[in-house]
Amino acid sequence: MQKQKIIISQNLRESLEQAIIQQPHDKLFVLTDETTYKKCWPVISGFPSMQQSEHIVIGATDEHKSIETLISVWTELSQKGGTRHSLLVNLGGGMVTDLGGFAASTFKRGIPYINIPTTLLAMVDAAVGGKTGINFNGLKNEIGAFTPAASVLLDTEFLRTLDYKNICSGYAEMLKHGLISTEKHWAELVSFDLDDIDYLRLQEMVAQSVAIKENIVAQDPYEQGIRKALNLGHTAGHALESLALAEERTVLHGYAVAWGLVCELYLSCLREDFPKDKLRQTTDFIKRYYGVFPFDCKAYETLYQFMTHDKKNTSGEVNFTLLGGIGDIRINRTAGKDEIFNMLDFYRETMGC
Ligand SMILES: NC(=O)c1ccc[n+]([C@@H]2O[C@H](COP(=O)([O-])OP(=O)(O)OC[C@H]3O[C@@H](n4cnc5c(N)ncnc54)[C@H](O)[C@@H]3O)[C@@H](O)[C@H]2O)c1
Ligand SMILES: O=C(O)C(=O)C[C@@H](O)[C@H](O)[C@H](O)COP(=O)(O)O
Ligand SMILES: [Zn+2]
Repeated sequence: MQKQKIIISQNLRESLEQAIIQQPHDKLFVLTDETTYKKCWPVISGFPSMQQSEHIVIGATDEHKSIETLISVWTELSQKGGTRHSLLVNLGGGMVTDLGGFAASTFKRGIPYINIPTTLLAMVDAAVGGKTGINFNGLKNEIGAFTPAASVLLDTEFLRTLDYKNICSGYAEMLKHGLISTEKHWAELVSFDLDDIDYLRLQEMVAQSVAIKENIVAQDPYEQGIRKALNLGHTAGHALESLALAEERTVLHGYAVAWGLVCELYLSCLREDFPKDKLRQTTDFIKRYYGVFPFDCKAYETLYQFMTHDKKNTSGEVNFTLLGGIGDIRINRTAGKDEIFNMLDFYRETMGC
């Protein structure tokens, strides 16, 4: 996979102009959702390179990360004169960078794209690493491709307009990065006060967090091995997110990941001797800031069925990434239905639902 340039920008105008010059193109498209069109497009609309750009605006939030939206983006690219030499700039959160990245990677068999992530989650995770795609058939990211952005430009100034819930959502992926890296980074993350955010410190932690992801992606861009570490919390988390989507209960991706971490750290204790005190500390943090996603035991079978679609699975076994300790990554751990049901019991008892 071609290496992605990740630029932590001090001057977005300069960084973007530079990134665009490096991608010769005949036509420039900018993809936003309805919210980032209002809140983020004004930040870059005055830049010289943006003056001749064509706009594509899609609906906001994850229910729009769909085949219907993808078709609408392909249609606009085609009708507005897009060619194989066009360039797409994705300006938005993970929904825009995932769908826009996939639209770019498929339009006329692939055009280059640049990501400008505007949510915390997209800055530390979604915009980086080349996983693109859409939700399909009620399943998260069921259709997609590994196609890296030509450049990813990070500017934490965009966080000024982001609401608290979306800050917490992105922070959950940072917590995941802490769990798979070092005890020092994890300890810092679980002692951070999300009720009174120190934005300077958060900015420093964003750089640390994205570096953790970058390092893993560089070793294994196509998720044949160690990249599965980045999926910690997601076997259970995606199942909870799919259940929420099916029941029209709005759940942000990072919240589902946080609850998924509670489940999978429990399995880690049981199977890999992950320390109980660290399970408790992480769970306390998650309970405090993410609350609970309630479900009863009647939902277990549905959640299990969602897990059988996890992209890490082979031969019909549900695949988890577990931990033997902070930073001690154990990939390709499978669990049977009984263990998964016990894990869901643990979640409900611990979270109080
Ligand atoms: N490709 C990957 O590696 C990867 C990694 C993690 C998550 N994801 C995917 O990312 C998606 C979630 O991304 P997300 O959490 O960024 O959600 P999102 O893109 O839906 O954005 C959340 C909300 O914030 C709004 N918003 C965005 N930037 C804003 C800003 N600066 N100010 C005000 N509002 C703003 C959006 O319009 C939206 O309403 C999920 O689909 C998830 O599956 C992908
Ligand atoms: O980059 C990765 O690899 C990840 O797994 C990061 C996850 O946070 C992200 O949610 C990703 O989209 C999940 O991928 P999937 O392959 O499980 O759909
Ligand atoms: Zn994720």
